[in-house]
Amino acid sequence: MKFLDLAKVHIRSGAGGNGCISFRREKYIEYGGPDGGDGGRGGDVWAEAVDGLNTLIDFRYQQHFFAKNGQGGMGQQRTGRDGDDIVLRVPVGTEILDEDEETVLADLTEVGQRVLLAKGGNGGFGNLHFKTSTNQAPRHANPGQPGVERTLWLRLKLIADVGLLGLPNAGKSTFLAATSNARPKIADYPFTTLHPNLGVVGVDNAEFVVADIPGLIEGAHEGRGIGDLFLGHVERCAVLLHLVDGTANDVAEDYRTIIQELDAYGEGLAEKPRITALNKIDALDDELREMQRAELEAACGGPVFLMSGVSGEGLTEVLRALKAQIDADRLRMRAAGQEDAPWSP
Ligand SMILES: Nc1nc2c(ncn2[C@@H]2O[C@H](COP(=O)(O)OP(=O)(O)OP(=O)(O)O)[C@@H](O)[C@H]2O)c(=O)[nH]1
Ligand SMILES: [Mg+2]
Repeated sequence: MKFLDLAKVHIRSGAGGNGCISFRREKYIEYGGPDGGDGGRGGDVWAEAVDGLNTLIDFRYQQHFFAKNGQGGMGQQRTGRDGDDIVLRVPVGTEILDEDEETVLADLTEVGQRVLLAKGGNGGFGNLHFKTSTNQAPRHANPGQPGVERTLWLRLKLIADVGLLGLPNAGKSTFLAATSNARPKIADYPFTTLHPNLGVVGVDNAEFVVADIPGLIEGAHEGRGIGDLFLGHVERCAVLLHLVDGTANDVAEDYRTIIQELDAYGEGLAEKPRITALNKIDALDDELREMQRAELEAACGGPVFLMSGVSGEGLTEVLRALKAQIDADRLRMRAAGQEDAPWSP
């Protein structure tokens, strides 16, 4: 599933330091020559693709990146210090767009790839540089070059690792909100979610991307409801998480409704690794939990996780199971000699 993550940044490279006008002054030396040093170079602004990031969320919190100016030159032939460079660390797969949001300036597709966004200004020459046979005491130095200021867009195409499935109101968005940085809309009516949401979930020091899509209903593949519009998005996920509302009257029936839709949709979706969880167990007593679990396990022919997006119970176990599937999928891709990276620019 591809998502666009977009961030606007304002960057400015550092100005070069001014050259210095100065003359040597020492005891017993009359007319010491010019000794004004050059200004330091202003810092550059770079972007670099790094491993382990998969959103541009950090750029929501910080949009301004100004590199330091170079220091001015000094007397005694001392050059000013260069301004430090700034590096924007972005996920692999990030494109850099011009202010018009259309022109692609760079596409960072590999870890470690770097691109210069704004070059720092050169430092100005100190008066030492202007000494000639006819002008032994130049009273002039260059100013530093100004920095470059520009507005750019960062655009990332993401592919989700996990796709959420379930009937409307099964608690998909609640799960996403409870486990990730995403803040989807949640409400007790069906089709609250009208477009896919994306969240980055962390467990055991690993991160993966979960996609919350609108709920599926019976006949979705024929165009009923809205969920089927989005099934295409989960085709490329490594694993699906099917949430079944534990407070429903017939969990087996609810389960089968979704599976039938997957079958009808085709595209290998029904064969995709899938984890099934009985949700909303905070609303069930022990006896009911076991009853619903038994019914659901009978329907899906395998183990079922018990969880609650509201109380948080059982969430870690579900996340670990998802992570195991994602890891297995990555290994499988590697073994098949396919592109391991899920990025497709
Ligand atoms: N008791 C309980 N209620 C829950 C739980 N998870 C979700 N709910 C409630 O169920 C309702 C639907 O939750 P959502 O997260 O919006 O469900 P959804 O699957 O995203 O629904 P759609 O976007 O309409 O497909 C809300 O009123 C939630 O508060 C849970 O674990 N326990
Ligand atoms: Mg929802």
